[in-house]
Formats: sequence, structure tokens, C-alpha cells
Amino acid sequence: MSIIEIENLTKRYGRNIGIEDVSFQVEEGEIFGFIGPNGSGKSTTIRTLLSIIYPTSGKARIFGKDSVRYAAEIKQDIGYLPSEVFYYENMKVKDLLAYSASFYRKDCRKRIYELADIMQLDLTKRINDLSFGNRKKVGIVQALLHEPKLIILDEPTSGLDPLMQQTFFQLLKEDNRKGATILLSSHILSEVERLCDRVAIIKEGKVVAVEHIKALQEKKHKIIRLEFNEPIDEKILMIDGVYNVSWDGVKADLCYRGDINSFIKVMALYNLRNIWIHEPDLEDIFLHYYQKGDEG
Ligand SMILES: Nc1ncnc2c1ncn2[C@@H]1O[C@H](COP(=O)(O)OP(=O)(O)OP(=O)(O)O)[C@@H](O)[C@H]1O
Repeated sequence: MSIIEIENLTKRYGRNIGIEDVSFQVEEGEIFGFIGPNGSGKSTTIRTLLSIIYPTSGKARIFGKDSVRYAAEIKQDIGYLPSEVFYYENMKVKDLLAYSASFYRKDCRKRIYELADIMQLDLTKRINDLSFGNRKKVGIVQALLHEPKLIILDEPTSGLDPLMQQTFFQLLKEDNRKGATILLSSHILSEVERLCDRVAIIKEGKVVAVEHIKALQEKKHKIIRLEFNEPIDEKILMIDGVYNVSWDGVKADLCYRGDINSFIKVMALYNLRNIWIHEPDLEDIFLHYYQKGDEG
């Protein structure tokens, strides 16, 4: 069953296009990534989906219900973390969370303490004494405290240190294992790769691809630099999947798409001084796979 169905959603801000004709579905139990560079329309899509802003055209359904008409009812079962969080500065964290919990028809106290413990959040502090990262944690606890069926997170990891990001991802995996569906936006591909089953890729307001992470990884090329201890014949680089070679006898820069083991096995036959392997970043993937003139 689709938990989220987005159909031809368009949002214009006056003359500016926020998003255009965005369509994708998120199935029950999925961790779905929504990825694209800054300003590509991730927040606009999410905010339109949640009826925080209204679409210019198109529609969305959540839990099979129209997202505008049934907005209030649907929100009982959604946890949402906005990309930027604003709070009443003078409030204590625990009072703020109790206030958030009061909107839901269930007792959330136990879960608030559990989440604060996992995220190492001090509930007794005042909001204005918290760092940016700790404010983000408040937003995370706020989003998860009612154990929602659908969790929507807009750039959730900005401000969290790497260890805390890991803790947070574990927490999300656990909630997902218990049945929650998750939609998570990010501009960092590696982050989405670690967590998600499928991704929608958005660029300049349009969804350019919806892919299983595995398929995306198979399409991804690596950027490789080789340095040999002695001059080598360029022919050794005639390997399936190698392209864009630049070669000076002892050094080569190239792109490789395929199983890295096959490549390394060939290179191990030669006297290598060094090898550097880079993962392309998101922009690079767009350039290589989603533009005309793509080589494969
Ligand atoms: N309130 C607004 N008024 C006018 N234009 C807006 C408004 N909000 C967003 N936009 C424009 O819509 C486009 C999409 O912005 P959006 O914030 O949805 O992107 P994003 O992918 O979430 O980016 P980021 O990661 O930087 O938050 C951008 O061109 C942005 O300038």
C-alpha cells in the first residue's frame, strides 16, 4: 500500500517555480530518500505535502486520504521535522515537549524520556541555552514522541555530530522496524545511501529519477587515479567499464563503472605506487547520468 502518493504537484511562488509536476509514491514500511541540491525543491515538496503551504496544482494523498482535505486528521499519525526549527526561547525543553505531546491523543511521556536518553538531550535546559545541534535534537524528539506511522524529516542531520547522526539513524531504523514509514530529505548522497531503500532525485524543481539505492549505486562511477612505479602500456586500461582516461605513461586518471573487485584484480598484476578512489558527489552524478549526452 502507498503511504504517500504525490501526483503532478506544482507550487509557484509568484513568478518563481518552487516545484513543477512532482510525482512519486512512498510505500508502507519504506525508508525513502528525497535528494537534491540546495534550492531544488525538497522543502517545498514536503511543506506542500503536509499542507503547510498549498499547491498551485496537482494533489497528494497520505494514508490514502487527500492531504489538504484531511490535513488535521492525517497529522495525528505524522511526525515532522522541519529543516529549520524555531522555538519559544524561554521555555524549558520538557515543557515544550509536553506542549507538543498535548496535540496527540496518546500519553507520550514515557517515549519522551526514552528519546531524550537516546539522543542525550537534557530536558531541564531552557531553549535559549541550547546549541544549534541540541535544538535539532529537540526537533527530532518532537517529531518522534507520538510514535507516528509516518515520519517526515527535512534535512535532519544538519547540526548533528557524526556520532549523534549514527545514533539518530539507529533510532530511525528501529522505528522503521516497528512499522514506521520514513521520508527523509537530504543533499548528502552518502547519508541517504546508508539509510534508504529508494530515492527520488530532484533538480530545479523537477523529479529527474526515482531509483532503488542499489540501482543508483550500480550506475555510480568511481573516479580513479593510478600511479605506477614504472612506465606501463596504456592497453592495460582497456577494461570493461573504464572511460575518460588521461594517461602520461606512469600516471592515469579515469572513470570506472562496474565491480571494483574486477578492476583491482587487474591492477594488482602491476607495480603500483599508489591508487586513489573517489566517489562522485551528487552534482557529479547529475552531470553524468541525468543530462543529455550521458555516456551510458
Ligand atoms: N517563500 C518562498 N518565496 C519565493 N521563492 C521560494 C520560497 N520558498 C522557496 N522558494 C524557491 O523555491 C525553490 C525551491 O526551494 P526549496 O526551499 O524547496 O528547496 P530545497 O531543496 O529544500 O533547498 P534547501 O536544501 O536549500 O532548503 C528555490 O528556488 C527557492 O528559492
